[in-house]
Amino acid sequence: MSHVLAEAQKLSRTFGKKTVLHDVSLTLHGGTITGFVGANGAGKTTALRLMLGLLPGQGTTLFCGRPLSAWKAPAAIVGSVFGGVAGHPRHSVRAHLCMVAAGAGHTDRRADDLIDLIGMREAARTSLAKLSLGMAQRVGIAQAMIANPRILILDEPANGLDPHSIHWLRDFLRARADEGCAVLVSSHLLAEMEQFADRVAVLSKGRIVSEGPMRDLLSYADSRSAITVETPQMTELAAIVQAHGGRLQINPDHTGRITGIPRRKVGHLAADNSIVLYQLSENATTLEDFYLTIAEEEYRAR
Ligand SMILES: Nc1ncnc2c1ncn2[C@@H]1O[C@H](COP(=O)(O)OP(=O)(O)OP(=O)(O)O)[C@@H](O)[C@H]1O
Repeated sequence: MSHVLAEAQKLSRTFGKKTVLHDVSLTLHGGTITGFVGANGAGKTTALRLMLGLLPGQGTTLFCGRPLSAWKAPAAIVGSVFGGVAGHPRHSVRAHLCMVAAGAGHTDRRADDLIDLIGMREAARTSLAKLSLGMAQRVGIAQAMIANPRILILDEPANGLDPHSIHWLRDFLRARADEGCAVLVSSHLLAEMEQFADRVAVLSKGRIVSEGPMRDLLSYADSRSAITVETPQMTELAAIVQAHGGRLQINPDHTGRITGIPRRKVGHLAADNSIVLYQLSENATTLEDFYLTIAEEEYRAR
């Protein structure tokens, strides 16, 4: 795996008497998009704000080996996006980015480069007030990119975006990761993260309940997926499935639910034993399913 660019350790935060984050640790690697997923209120924004020092709390975060405050030019280390863009509503995209560039010691040239980077040359004169959500999101991203940071942190960047904007965002973040950046993207839209992220950390009620490569989580989810069958020979099929290490339960609608055997093997077993199948389907396993399983197990453990 590529090198560690950011490391958050034991982040905790209490609001009043309620602890909303419990010892959250996260590692971000160069060249990798990490999805930070959890339901609304799980604590994602609080964790990201703590990491960036935007909110006080317990725990430490090192960016490229040091606390962010120890870097002379923190904007070259990490760029963050929380929501769209905050600026004067009557300012054009270009005027806004020129101001941001000037504030960071750059010329207008940097603003123009960023406008090209976010593909908004044609909308450069549009005022911030007239931007669509997707466009505002892009300007926010351009702002975070001002000093070409090595780490990008985005809180729910896909929230409310149309499919075209989501596609753009995915390609944009992938290109940054391919350049060696570490990218952290939070989302409650788990199915979406499946398409974005290489790694994923699942946050539930302020605790990391799972962390690892996306493909591991998906294959774990796969191993728990169930197959639905419909056959007039359910008892016979149940015995065959059991003899091959699987399990068949009858659903209330008289279909069967098979676990522990891959779908294709069920098809072959049925054919070999002359069992007529009216239906043989696999429930699509998504990160959503995985998350629900984890959340359910968490709930039962309480
Ligand atoms: N300033 C605050 N004062 C009191 N409680 C807060 C404050 N900020 C957040 N919380 C609480 O902390 C918990 C976590 O909130 P947070 O916004 O971090 O969750 P989230 O996972 O980002 O969810 P969402 O996607 O809805 O923003 C919630 O129960 C929220 O109500």
